[in-house]
Amino acid sequence: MTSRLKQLSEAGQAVWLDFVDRKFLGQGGLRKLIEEDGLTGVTSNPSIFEKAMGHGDAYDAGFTEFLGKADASVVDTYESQAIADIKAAAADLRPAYDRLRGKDGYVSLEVSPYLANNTDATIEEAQRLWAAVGEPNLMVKVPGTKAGMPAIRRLITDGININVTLLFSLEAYQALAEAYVGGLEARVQRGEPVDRVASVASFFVSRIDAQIDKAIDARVAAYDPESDALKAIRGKVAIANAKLAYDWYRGFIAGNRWQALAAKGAMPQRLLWASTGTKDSAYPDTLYIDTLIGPDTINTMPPKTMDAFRDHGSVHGMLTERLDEARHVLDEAKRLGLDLGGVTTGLVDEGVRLFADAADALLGAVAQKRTAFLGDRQNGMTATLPAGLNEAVEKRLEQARADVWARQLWAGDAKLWTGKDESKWLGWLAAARGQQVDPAALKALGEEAKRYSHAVLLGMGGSSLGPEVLANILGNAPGSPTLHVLDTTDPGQITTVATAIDPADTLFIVSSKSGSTMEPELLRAFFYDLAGKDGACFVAVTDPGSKLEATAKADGFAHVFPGDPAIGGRYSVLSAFGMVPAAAMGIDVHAFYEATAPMVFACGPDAPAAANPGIRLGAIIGEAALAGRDKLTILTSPKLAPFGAWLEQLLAESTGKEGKGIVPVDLEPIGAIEAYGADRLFVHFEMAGDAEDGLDTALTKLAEAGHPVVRITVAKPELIGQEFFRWEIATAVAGAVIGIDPFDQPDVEDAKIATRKLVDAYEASGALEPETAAAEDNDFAIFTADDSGFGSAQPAALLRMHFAGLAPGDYAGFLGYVERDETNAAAIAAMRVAVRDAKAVATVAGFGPRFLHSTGQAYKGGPASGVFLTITRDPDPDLAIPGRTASFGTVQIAQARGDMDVLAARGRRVLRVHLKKAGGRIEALRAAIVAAAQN
Ligand SMILES: O=P(O)(O)OC[C@H]1O[C@](O)(CO)[C@@H](O)[C@@H]1O
Ligand SMILES: O=C[C@H](O)[C@H](O)COP(=O)(O)O
Repeated sequence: MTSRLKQLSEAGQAVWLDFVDRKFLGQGGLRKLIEEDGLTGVTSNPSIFEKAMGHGDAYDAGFTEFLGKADASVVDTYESQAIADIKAAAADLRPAYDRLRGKDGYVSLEVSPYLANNTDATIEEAQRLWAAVGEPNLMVKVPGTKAGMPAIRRLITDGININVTLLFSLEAYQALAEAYVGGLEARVQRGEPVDRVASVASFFVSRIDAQIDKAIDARVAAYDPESDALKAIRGKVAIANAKLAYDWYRGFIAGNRWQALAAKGAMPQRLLWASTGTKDSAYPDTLYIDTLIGPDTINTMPPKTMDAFRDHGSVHGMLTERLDEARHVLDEAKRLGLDLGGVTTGLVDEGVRLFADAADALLGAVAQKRTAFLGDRQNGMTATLPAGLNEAVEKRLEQARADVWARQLWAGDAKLWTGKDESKWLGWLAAARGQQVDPAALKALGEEAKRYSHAVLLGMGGSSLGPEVLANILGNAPGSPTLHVLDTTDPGQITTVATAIDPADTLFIVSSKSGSTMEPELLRAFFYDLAGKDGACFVAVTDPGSKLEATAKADGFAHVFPGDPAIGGRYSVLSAFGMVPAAAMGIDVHAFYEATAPMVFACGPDAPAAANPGIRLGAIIGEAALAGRDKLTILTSPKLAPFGAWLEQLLAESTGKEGKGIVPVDLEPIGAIEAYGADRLFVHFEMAGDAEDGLDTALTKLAEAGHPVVRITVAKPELIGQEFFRWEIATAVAGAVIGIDPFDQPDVEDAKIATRKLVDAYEASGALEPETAAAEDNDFAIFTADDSGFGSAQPAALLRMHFAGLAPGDYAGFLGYVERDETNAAAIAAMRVAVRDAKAVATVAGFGPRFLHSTGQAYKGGPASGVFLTITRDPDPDLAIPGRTASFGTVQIAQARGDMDVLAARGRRVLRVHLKKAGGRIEALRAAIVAAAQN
């Protein structure tokens, strides 16, 4: 007996299969249907591929082969497998296609649903898929949205076969017919053949009934007076709609316009009934086959529906019959107020969304497989969050997925943030793939630098903190110079470096994006003098056209490496600002980018939010901040300790503004559980192989006590680049969560202006403006913001009062304008611990002026919860700056005073302790603070 399905073909209707699956294809399932049932086509869509690939392991071998490539994105990986399936189906269908001379025998592959509302991107994607599959019996599937129509016309003009999907209304179908005919006519005009361009119009059926029936059922349940009339058209509207579309088709192809094209061999754009599996089990399972039979049409069936039809379908009820009844059904629907127009419009948007949801689920599944495949080539991350925060994070991730944050971010869509100029600041995305640097120039620098024993980098903030991480975590290669980083005006620290090097055996790297930052300019002057004004041992890294570029040229610097003005300083480490010093240290920059690539791809535009490590982290830190857990406490295993200083700047300067943001807490020794308030989020970085330091146990206890804990693991130093990138993405995303522009630094300039004013006055008068201590003893002079009020108080009493003001949620800041050496660092750490343990508040510390170009933004512009202690001292010995009246020591004091003025002007609580030359030692201050905190 002939298959019932073959009877459909005999009635002029092609039978296609709405299904693709690797195992099915591999086992010859499609070939069997072609042979036994006369099947002549296959359709796929994102949901079909999600079902095939998103579960189980049938595609693992294919994925694995592809994931072996270092730079495979999630979409590349999925697509490679989809294309393989489509090619296999195309091969199975090829004999039919040849036999029917292109009239049938097609397989469809859908463009990304994410592009459904973007004409140009759809055209580009369809052209790309057409070329990638490279089979004449491919149909690229394009959604029949408003934006899709011009794309379809253009693609038909290009001679690409198109299956137009998501058609629900007669109006959309008519617009499509216009696009198809228009495309063919354009070909005729260009003298190109039209006889091998095929197109089908996928008119969806069951989804319409599902919507209309829902409305009917609701009204019937509410005892609508028209219940009987409503029930009478239940399950009939979609078929009626399809029949009238077919009727219109017949009229259209009989018309002159089409006949002119037909005379040139053009193939009609057949109607394809899609969505023909019944969604309501009350209906016969072959309903949308039995009722929609007619010449020149196609029915694409899910396997279950096809099996059902083969078993008990009936070949009668042609499309051309009972048209009056169809018209009556639609008239009735209208009379009864069933909004078919609204339903069909809504179904287009919903269709796009459902396919995008399916694509997200699929890409998420592939991303997970990819992460598992990469093992420790991709840094790990886990999070233990309290229930409330966890819920908020998952909700945010779902919003980020549905609102396509990953793609918005990569496309530089400012709407993700505040809609200002954020799109101009995303050059760091390309830089992470090595696209900002000139690899040959860096290689040459690496060779050149081998002639030096030392390299000294002079820069601030984003220009120094990344290189410092690279120097401390990766270090210099054998035979390449040791890198020293100077980001200060502290005379002691400058002297320490100046004496550690031999100026004749040192490469100086002057690094400043703006090229006009004061500190690197002063340091350049100092070391240029020290190096005997020999520009040949200097290189500059700066944005094109800067003042530094001009100086470098005038002074005969060996090289000037350009930065990208579309990258802000704190996002610049994977651009020339990090890679020039890296190359100078003998680091293989190419290998470094390769080691970073897995994270760049994992955080890519195609990795859905929940499976995107950068977006997930951004959602966690952003939501934590919104929930009051805005003190992001960085804890590291020993080898990763240097990373914190870079991360501090990124987080603080990016998010700390408009009274909001994240306050990073770095280098605060771990404490007892009682020392931590409900304002903490802990992030632990662990380098594999670092000695067990008890942190893990302590963090587990903190998590058990209800604190959020994020753990990041890094298998080897070379993978630190992945953390740079993960945190850049996370910070940008946290900015979106918090609702600020993560790329500006509105509060930094004020302190610079205040400092400049003080230094200029000094240069004019030979002295800094006098100031009056609020309290004084042998060790300290204490200055309050307005020199007022506490004339009679003792330093100890003032310190006590200062710390007594700390309330839960506040943080204590220690801002040391002293040399950043071990003694001072240890003393300040001890002060922090004393205050933290006594007051249960977070503590931060910064060395001035280094922190001014880093965390300073958040201290001034972020949450108003900081209580600051500025520490200064008279430099001994001081250091002259060539060509200036002011010394480094004077500039440093001016910076401290300028910053304090600005903090005070912003309403921040701030006190300054000046260590007196006679007895003031950091140790004495430590003791005083420990005592003050206890009271
Ligand atoms: O590289 P530049 O322009 O010298 O700036 C250094 C640092 O100073 C800041 O502008 C803050 O003052 C940072 O954003 C930046 O990283
Ligand atoms: O081309 C086929 C369509 O994508 C498919 O038939 C849609 O069917 P559904 O409505 O059952 O998802």
